[in-house]
Amino acid sequence: MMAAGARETVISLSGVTKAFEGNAGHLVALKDIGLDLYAGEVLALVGPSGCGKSTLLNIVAGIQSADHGTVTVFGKTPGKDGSTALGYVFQEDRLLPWRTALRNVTFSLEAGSVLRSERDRRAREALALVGLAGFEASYPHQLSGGMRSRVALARSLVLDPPVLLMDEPFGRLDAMTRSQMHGELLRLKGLFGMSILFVTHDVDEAVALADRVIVLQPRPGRISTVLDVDLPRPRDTAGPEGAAVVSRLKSLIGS
Ligand SMILES: Nc1ncnc2c1ncn2[C@@H]1O[C@H](COP(=O)(O)OP(=O)(O)OP(=O)(O)O)[C@@H](O)[C@H]1O
Repeated sequence: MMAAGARETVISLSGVTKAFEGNAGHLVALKDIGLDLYAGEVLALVGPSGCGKSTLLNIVAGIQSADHGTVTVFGKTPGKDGSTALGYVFQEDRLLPWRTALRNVTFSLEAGSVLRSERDRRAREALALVGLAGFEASYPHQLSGGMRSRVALARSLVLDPPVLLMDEPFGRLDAMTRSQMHGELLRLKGLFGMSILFVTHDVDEAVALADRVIVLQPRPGRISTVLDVDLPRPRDTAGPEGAAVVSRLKSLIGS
């Protein structure tokens, strides 16, 4: 039983190390990573290109395995029996071009035993939640970048995952649409209450969204700093308090 006031740990990593053998030889992508994601928390992973952010997310998702260390999601090993707890939103939206928005979202439910009528109902509901009611029959090429991003989000949310992993999900959007999606994501988090672990290059995005920011340094990828972002929401990263955190974070990353 948890002590009063203790936060439930959703994801836990301890001593995670991962190396690759590439053309450039032996490369330690991650070294001795330890971190916890708590229930309801938004945690950002930032750091220069190649510091192991995507590798870390893939290890949490069970897509890749660590060479050493332990990873648990709700106490289970990801990829074996813990993966159903995770939604994964990739950098590129990975929508199927031959499927409508509705069928892209129902796709997430097709592997399970959910009846088709129920799949359709849940997918319509998820699309409405991300502001795409009326676009169910549209194909990806008929949608803007922001709308495609919303479909990708709906495709994860339809599974009602307690944890969302996001790898630079808004990286390809223009600044205004990205900022809209930040508001949207926080609104959806308010509704679903999921915990979020996301990767970003964008320091403003990390400060706008995260409760804590983990700064990684490259070669070997390791945690250099953990920064609490204790600002009220909605956050204005251009205002004096927000800008101060952004500039502190930039100096920690060395950018
Ligand atoms: N399958 C692989 N084989 C060999 N090397 C790899 C492989 N995957 C990743 N790496 C290397 O591991 C390091 C970390 O890669 P990773 O993609 O996790 O970094 P990242 O921080 O997400 O980078 P970016 O911000 O550019 O997306 C990089 O040096 C990369 O070249």
